[in-house]
Amino acid sequence: MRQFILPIYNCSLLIVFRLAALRLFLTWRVRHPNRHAMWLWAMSVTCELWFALSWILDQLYKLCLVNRVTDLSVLKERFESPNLRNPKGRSDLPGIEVFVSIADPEKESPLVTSNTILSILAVDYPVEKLACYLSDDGGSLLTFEALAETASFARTWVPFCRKHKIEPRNPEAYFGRKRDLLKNKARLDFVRERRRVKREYDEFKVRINSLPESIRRRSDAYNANEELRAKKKQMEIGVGNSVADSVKVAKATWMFDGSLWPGTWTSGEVDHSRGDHAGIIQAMLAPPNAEPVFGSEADGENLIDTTEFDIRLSMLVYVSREKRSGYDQNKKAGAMNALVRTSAIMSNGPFILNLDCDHYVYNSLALREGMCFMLDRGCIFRKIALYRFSPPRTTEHHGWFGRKKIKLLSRKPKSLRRKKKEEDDDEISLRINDDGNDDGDVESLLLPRRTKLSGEKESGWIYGLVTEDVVTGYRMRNRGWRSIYCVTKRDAFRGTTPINLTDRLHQVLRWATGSVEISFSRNNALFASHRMKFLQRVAYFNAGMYPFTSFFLIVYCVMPALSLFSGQFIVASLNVTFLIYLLAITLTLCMLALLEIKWSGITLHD
Ligand SMILES: O=c1ccn([C@@H]2O[C@H](COP(=O)(O)OP(=O)(O)O[C@H]3O[C@H](CO)[C@@H](O)[C@H](O)[C@H]3O)[C@@H](O)[C@H]2O)c(=O)[nH]1
Ligand SMILES: [Mn+2]
Repeated sequence: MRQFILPIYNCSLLIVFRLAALRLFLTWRVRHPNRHAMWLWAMSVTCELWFALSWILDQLYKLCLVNRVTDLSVLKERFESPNLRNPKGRSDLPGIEVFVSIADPEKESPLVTSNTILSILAVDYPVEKLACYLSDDGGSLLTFEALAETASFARTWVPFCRKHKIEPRNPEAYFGRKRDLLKNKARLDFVRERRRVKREYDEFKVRINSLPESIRRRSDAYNANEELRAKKKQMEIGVGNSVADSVKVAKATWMFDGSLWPGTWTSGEVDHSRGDHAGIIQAMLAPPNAEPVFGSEADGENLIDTTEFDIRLSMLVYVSREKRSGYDQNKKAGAMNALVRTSAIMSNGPFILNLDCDHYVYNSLALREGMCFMLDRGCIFRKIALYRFSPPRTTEHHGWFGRKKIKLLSRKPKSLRRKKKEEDDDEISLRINDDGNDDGDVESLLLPRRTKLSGEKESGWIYGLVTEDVVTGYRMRNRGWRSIYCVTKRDAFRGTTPINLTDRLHQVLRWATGSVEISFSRNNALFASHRMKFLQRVAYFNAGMYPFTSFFLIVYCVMPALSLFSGQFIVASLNVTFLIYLLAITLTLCMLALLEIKWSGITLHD
């Protein structure tokens, strides 16, 4: 893993220049009050000082950027090539569990979720080391049956991806691409097999889209049947009594095999409503064999020839946690913690990757890239992360900038002391955050399994705050876990975000609420532990403070109107120095924005 500083000197230079200009501007503003309208002057200067502060908080961490590059061949060599200890060259990579959450199949379409699941199952990682869990907070039969359909389509889709190495492995995104599909394709059978798989995918789509209707029809038929039976029974008991019309049968939701669905029913009966139903766990795909299983030639059942390709699929599990009215469900955090406990029994992998149902894997090598950081320095060491909460360390950093180092040898329990060397590694937690085609909504967390077994309070996702992901990440870092921002050449993940105004405003409001909650709680970065680095604190402080800027913005925007009515202005007279400073800070801001756009690699086309 090589590290180098990004060539963004231009950017830094400009930041420093703007900092100087800003200083001049503000000193001038403070020194030259408008004596005719002190109130206006004081208001505007306060706002300007706040804007300056928030801008500085926004820039500070950009002065110290690190870019990291991974080398997947080294990972392969170290963990997947035959050696004395591992003559067969079986993969020694650690297990990863992928958690996907869905809450409402009406808002979050089952087709999108299916595509997400397919992109996960087709990821380039040892099949037996990957397990995928879908948490359904809606407890809906629609999601359940869509997942069953997905598992069956995966038998065609995943071998196709493996054989032809296609990207991205989300069928909707793949078939929707307009680029040359034959680029880099060497196999002769590609076009034929692609056509077949495409047709199969279209049929799959139709099946998924018709599920709501077929579930409704099926349930209606079963319910009518039940009603008839109940009527008959009543007739037999009370002969001659014509109360048959009053027989009431609950409008149940029925599964494919004619049994009652334990989750929520459309009628919302007691024990079958959204916040009140039994827990459901169903393995849709069983855990695979340890050895590769090769497929067969193409025939009526088999769409593509897989004689030389592994056709195993990773484990896929549907989970809908039990819910009872009167208990706080804790939204996504609760769902994730239920998955942590479920997966601990079913696959117990040491790493977790969390995606929302509308995020998907865009780069099939993303998990391997992540592992490069997790397993760096030849050290697979996560058992400690499993049973203890704080990361193992040999040194503690103190002081505002974390420069003071203090050796910590005597603090460890005896049994661990022998492993001191391995414990040097504290790079266990990783956050992959990759903005695909949206503006930063895709946030995925690859984190070491934290355990309920350890008996510690507050393990798992943190409850009680709206933006549980931010708090959970903060708490981990606060305990000293280090994180790495992993940017892959090809976006690791992509996703969708609401684009209609109301949904988007709701989302932004929710995030802002979460930030305010954080800044008024003990999670405020001002109270961070000494294990948090200085710039990290600044970044978290900034994340908590940004919603307050809106207040100052409103005040500042109302000011021209105030000037108009009162005939006063924020400065006594339009002085040349003032205008020059103003011009300088405005121009540098625009130039910085341009530089950042260029640096982020977004083109006008995007
Ligand atoms: O009771 C619930 C509510 C939501 N979710 C799931 O949580 C995820 C995120 O919820 P959503 O309402 O879509 O929020 P977004 O603003 O789109 O999500 C961003 O912001 C959230 C925090 O506010 C984070 O949890 C997400 O990871 C992050 O992508 C979705 O997959 C939901 O299905 C549940 O599982 N149970
Ligand atoms: Mn979402």
